[in-house]
Amino acid sequence: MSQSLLLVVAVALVDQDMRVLIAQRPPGKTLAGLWEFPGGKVEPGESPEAALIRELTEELGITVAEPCLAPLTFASHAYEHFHLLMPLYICRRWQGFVSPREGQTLKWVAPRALRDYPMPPADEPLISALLDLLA
Ligand SMILES: Nc1nc2c([nH]c(=O)n2[C@H]2C[C@H](O)[C@@H](COP(=O)(O)OP(=O)(O)OP(=O)(O)O)O2)c(=O)[nH]1
Repeated sequence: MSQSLLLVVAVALVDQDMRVLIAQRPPGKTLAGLWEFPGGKVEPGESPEAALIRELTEELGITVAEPCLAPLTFASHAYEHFHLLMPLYICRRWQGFVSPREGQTLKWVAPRALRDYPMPPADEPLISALLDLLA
């Protein structure tokens, strides 16, 4: 069966202690309670980088310059109603202080501890790439 492709962009924000930021999906949303990388859907006409920069301002109140977004890996996962294609960027520099702008719970986590936080099934292979890079 063919499924529509959903393009979502996400980022591993890495702080000076090499910890990665994850956010807990709020109640009422799909995959509620699971931890995810900040990001969201790419809107029509938007580049992936512009979408991510927009989402980071909306969700976390930070400003990211496009050259500070480096492609790391991607997820390709068949959910029940769509196929998710999600590039994961890595970013170590931003302006402003990370704060939860949309009521979500945020956590800075050491890469080795990421597997202690339940994430959407699409994210599982991404953790290995992060561990290879950071751990
Ligand atoms: N931001 C983000 N989304 C993820 C990750 N893993 C994963 O499967 N997703 C999925 C969940 C959503 O279906 C979609 C992101 O949609 P979104 O966050 O922009 O929008 P939303 O919560 O309103 O989505 P929805 O309730 O309409 O499904 O990508 C991840 O690590 N980060």
